[in-house]
Amino acid sequence: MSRTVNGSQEASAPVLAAYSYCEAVTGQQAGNFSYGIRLLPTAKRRAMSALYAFSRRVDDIGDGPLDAGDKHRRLEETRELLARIREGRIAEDDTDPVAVALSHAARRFPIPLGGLDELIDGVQMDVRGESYETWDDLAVYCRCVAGAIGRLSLGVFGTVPGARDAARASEYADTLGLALQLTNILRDVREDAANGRTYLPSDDLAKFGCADGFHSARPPAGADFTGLVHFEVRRARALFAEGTRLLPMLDRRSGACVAAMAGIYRRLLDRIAEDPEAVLRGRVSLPGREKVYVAVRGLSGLDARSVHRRTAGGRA
Ligand SMILES: CC(C)=CCC/C(C)=C/CC/C(C)=C/COP(=O)(O)OP(=O)(O)O
Repeated sequence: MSRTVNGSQEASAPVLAAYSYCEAVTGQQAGNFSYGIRLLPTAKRRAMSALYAFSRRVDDIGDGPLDAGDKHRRLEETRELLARIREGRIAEDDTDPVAVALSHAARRFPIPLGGLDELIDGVQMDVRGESYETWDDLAVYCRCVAGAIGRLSLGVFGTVPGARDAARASEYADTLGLALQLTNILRDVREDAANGRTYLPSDDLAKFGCADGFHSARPPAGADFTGLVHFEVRRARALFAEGTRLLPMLDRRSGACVAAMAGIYRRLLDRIAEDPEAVLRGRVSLPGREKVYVAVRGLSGLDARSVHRRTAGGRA
């Protein structure tokens, strides 16, 4: 008889193999977040990789080639798998390595797995092609697809004993997710438009003469595209400043992980602010060496508090 995954024991060979699979997925696909995840000690790194691999699967269903009906079916199947994980009904020798790894991680760390239901809700909003009139509307979507990932990750990180303001840690993790997602939306404006998607609030688009969307490498005629981008960059920076209040509550390596994720995305935001039209020409990204620099800096010199001060105080 096969045993179900038990997080309190030393990981068995099938569980270790499942984690290796998730770490490979993270290394290959998490172009930005893998730099932070690599800074964690083994157990947390494995748990974050399991979370990443599960989230990647959900995201890939939403972005993939299936028609909307099939996407909804696959997402509901994934929701059922999540329920089995939550109920401890995954065998160690299950053929799905992501389920095995996430089951183990969820037994070892207090991960609020309902956040993955929220992620599925968010991807279903995508599949339905929802658009957002106001920032408050868009924030609901961002909370599902990114705030929830912040709250799930916090379950892995934990907070240090006696951390000031720890009751708000989950709120800050959620806000940091929003900051990352809004940055992501700005970066991907052109690619999303090519796929018929606009995430930015229609109220904001109208205010800056961009209501017709972004269909070429140049801003729409008569639009204040730079004004729009700067407006959203200011919003994202305020979210980073609020969300990075989480950093002083984390242990050194968890703090370094979050500082790397936030630092890399903050720099992306700076690039976008310097040249708003770049997002219409292609995908703005940082060179690998710059991401390594941001990650190592978080781990070595700067303590979490000073990273927060720098983030809150202006450009890194
Ligand atoms: C507290 C804490 C840890 C917060 C972090 C929350 C977090 C990691 C949110 C992810 C949201 C996001 C922008 C995903 C983009 O993935 P993508 O695959 O499009 O990213 P990429 O293209 O930039 O690699």
